[in-house]
Amino acid sequence: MSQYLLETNALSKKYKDYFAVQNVNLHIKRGEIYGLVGKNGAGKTTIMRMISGLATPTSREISLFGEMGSKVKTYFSRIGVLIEAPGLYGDMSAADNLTLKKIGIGLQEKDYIPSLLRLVGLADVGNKKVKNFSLGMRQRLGIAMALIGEPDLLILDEPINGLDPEGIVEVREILMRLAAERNITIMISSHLLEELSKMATAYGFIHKGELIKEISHDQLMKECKEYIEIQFDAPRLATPVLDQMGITDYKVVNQQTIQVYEQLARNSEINLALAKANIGIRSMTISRVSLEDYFLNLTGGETHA
Ligand SMILES: Nc1ncnc2c1ncn2[C@@H]1O[C@H](COP(=O)(O)OP(=O)(O)OP(=O)(O)O)[C@@H](O)[C@H]1O
Repeated sequence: MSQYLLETNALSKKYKDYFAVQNVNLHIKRGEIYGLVGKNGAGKTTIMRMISGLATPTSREISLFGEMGSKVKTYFSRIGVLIEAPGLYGDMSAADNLTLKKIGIGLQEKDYIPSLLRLVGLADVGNKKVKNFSLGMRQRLGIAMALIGEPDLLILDEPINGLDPEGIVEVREILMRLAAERNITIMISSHLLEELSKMATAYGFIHKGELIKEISHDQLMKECKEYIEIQFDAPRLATPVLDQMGITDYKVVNQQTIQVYEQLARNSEINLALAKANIGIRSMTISRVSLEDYFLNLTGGETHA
């Protein structure tokens, strides 16, 4: 059996002569919270719609739950989807919206709706009409709607977009609980990498319809680690000094700057060794690659898809 719950091979979607998604190869393991990261228009929604069976790929190979080809369709029922605005009836309560969907898919269990409402923090809303809900409440109800039928894979398109910090924390806690306690695999899109990084276990970076990088959370954190930045008049003279100290993981960034990525605790020693070699230092600071900078670097500095 494949180690991946969801895999795509050369997934593409063409609109007229334009590829909204091109040759995307995603690999999502069971139990992961997979962040699909990209600016507006990058192609995230289109990818999610194709995986959920809501849009037809121009070309594709999607493997779901280890199955490929025509069998994949039978697995769409194991996916819970929240893409764009959840289809909610504003004049009805949260419980009635959920009940309607539950009946629609033929579920019988009692107590199902109250436990879902508890799960998403809406146990106390009573008969309040959904049209009077805050955006955060609607999103949480949207997640509860997507959970009806007990899916193994939850696909959520920008569920934290537009939420206030408290709303973001609430959604994050629900999703982390779902992954940890129910082993639900979650694919979540966002352009807010910093926020995603508080819950995701892996990421796919989408830019102009292409997957430009897939990376685990641990690896991302390693790549965004701290480094020493040293500003000199002549950094080339400094590299033999670093080499002599056994420091090899560094980069000459430009005419004035070297970044050292290892042995940060030896910063004063580095300072001393450079001074002894008569190399003038303008400044020496410890910095960290921000997630935003990491993302910008990947996309070549473009802030838009
Ligand atoms: N039905 C369609 N017909 C033509 N072009 C489309 C259609 N749907 C999406 N696109 C285009 O495909 C590209 C990717 O759109 P998509 O909605 O997937 O991006 P996104 O990353 O989800 O962005 P956003 O966060 O803004 O929704 C965009 O340029 C969009 O204009």
